[in-house]
Amino acid sequence: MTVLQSIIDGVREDLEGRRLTVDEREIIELASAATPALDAFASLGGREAGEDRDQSVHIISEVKRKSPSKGALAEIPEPAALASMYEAGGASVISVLTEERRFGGSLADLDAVRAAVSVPVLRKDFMVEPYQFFEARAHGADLVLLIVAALDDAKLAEFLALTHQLGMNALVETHTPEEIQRAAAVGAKIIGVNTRNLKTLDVDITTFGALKDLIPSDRVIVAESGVQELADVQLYGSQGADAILVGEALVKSGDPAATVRAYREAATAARAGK
Ligand SMILES: O=C(O)c1ccccc1NCC(=O)[C@H](O)[C@H](O)COP(=O)(O)O
Repeated sequence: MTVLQSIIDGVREDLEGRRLTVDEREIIELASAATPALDAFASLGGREAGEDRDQSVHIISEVKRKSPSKGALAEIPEPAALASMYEAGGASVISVLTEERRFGGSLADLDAVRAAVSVPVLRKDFMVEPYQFFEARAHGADLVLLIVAALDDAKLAEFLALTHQLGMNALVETHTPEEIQRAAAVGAKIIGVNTRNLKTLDVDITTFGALKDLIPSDRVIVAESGVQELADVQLYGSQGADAILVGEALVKSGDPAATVRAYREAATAARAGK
């Protein structure tokens, strides 16, 4: 069994226990009154086709306690405090892992972060059932993650439509040319290339440069994973990332605000060729 499949099996089991805690009709009402999706899209530099792109490279800063590839990464007693530091450093989006078994995250972490920051918040989880999207909205997420490798075309289309219906946007994550083609075909506005291979868990940051040009230029392009140092964000920036998702390097940083700021400035300068 692949790592991805074993994570998804755990997610489904955990979901059974909390399925009845959110009234879906209430969430539909809540979502109809909100317009966070456009804000979240714009804050990542997204533009309608034909308009100029925002030239700055945005940092999506992740609250990540542990991971299947690295085990424990950092004690995070107050995710809200960490998220506030990210925001102070200029993070455009805060990503919060809510998967419990392998990443040590929770919906409580999402609640705490949501209450602490005003920038958009991404619920980072393995989305396999419609209920999770209602749940994400109920807990204040502006964005959710859709992993193309975990979904067939029908589910991808259904979940993207549901995401938009609930007033959210989706970071649609890919690893291969075929997955990028599927993400683009379904109308994903924000497409990420995750440089972590989900079968081996190895990271190869050159994957982003190899695949990035396959993403249509009117989509927001996100480089995900593998940042360890400034040179890595400079590489992603120079290769045209609109946004970069960073987890481990930020939770291990002694000064998360300064690190986010440095990453943002370095990636933006690299993108501009400075
Ligand atoms: O991080 C893992 O080990 C992992 C394993 C299996 C599936 C997903 C995994 N990570 C999720 C992510 O996409 C990362 O948390 C995110 O891109 C940040 O990565 P990093 O900066 O390398 O911590």
